[in-house]
Amino acid sequence: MRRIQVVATGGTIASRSGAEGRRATVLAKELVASVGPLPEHAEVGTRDVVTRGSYAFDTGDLLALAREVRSTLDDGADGVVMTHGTDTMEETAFLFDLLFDDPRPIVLTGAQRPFDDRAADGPANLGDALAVAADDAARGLGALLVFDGFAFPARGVRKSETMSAHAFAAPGRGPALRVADGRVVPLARPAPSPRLPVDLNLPRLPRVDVVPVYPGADGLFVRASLEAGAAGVVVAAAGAGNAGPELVEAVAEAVAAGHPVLISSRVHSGPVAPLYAGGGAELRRVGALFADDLSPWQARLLLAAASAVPDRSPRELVRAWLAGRDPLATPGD
Ligand SMILES: NC(=O)C[C@H](N)C(=O)O
Repeated sequence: MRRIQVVATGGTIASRSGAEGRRATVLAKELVASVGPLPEHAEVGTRDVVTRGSYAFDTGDLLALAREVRSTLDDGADGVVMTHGTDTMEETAFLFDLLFDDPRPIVLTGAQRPFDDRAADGPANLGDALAVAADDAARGLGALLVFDGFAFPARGVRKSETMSAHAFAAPGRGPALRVADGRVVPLARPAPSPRLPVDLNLPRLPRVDVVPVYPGADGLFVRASLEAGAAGVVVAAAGAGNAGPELVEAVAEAVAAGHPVLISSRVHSGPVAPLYAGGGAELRRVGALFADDLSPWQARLLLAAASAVPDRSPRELVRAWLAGRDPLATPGD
């Protein structure tokens, strides 16, 4: 028998429609009851943490969710299923992946259609998430996001549809598991990502902002972000990792002042690379790091988590993490 704990946090899966719009009110027990027959070998417990839309979470909320996962695992659960809004689920999943080094499955799921919709997708997603959390094939895969019949590893997963029930994709990587009729089928076994030792009791992660690139984007947002106290900045760069000269100049100033800058892309799929003179090549020359195929949102959490590790250079931690090395094996500075 596997002990699986469902931790409910709100989102559309827990929402009912009303005159003011959708509002999350449904609690964990009712969500689990909606699934119908549960996996035979699973004993399912429930816990309610918050009933919020995930767009309203800050990094302090994400750390509070991480503490729930920690205490659930410490209590001896064999797996955790967190119900969560889809808007920022890719961020929470990725942060859990950075924080936890435990083979037991940590699975996030949700819905695109509310609990009271006649075609609600939440019950099937939650049923699939329970099947995954109770299955040996999910052990050692890090945090997983289960949606519409697939389990995606946290790294690289993105919300790819605003309203369709097929809401997530992992461009260039793909899912690790498929769930068909309650059966879990392994598809791929990605290498685990390195962990970062962040104190889960911090009130929030250090501020890191995402700055977009578009024709005419200048250095205003990079400078404003650092003035607001950001530890570093992620640039949602154009194409394969480019920005115009004024933004590059602001990045150079930021790096010279000791603030790490991570280059990601505003494009949905593919890695970034320092290819173009004056663009990405110049960003690299002035000391920005390139975030492989991490979305700007996941890159932001990588840099924020690295900035929360005491007595270490966040830049070096991020560099080691991106190279697949144990970040703690790098010397501090
Ligand atoms: N489908 C959803 O769950 C979206 C919702 N706005 C949320 O993130 O909470």
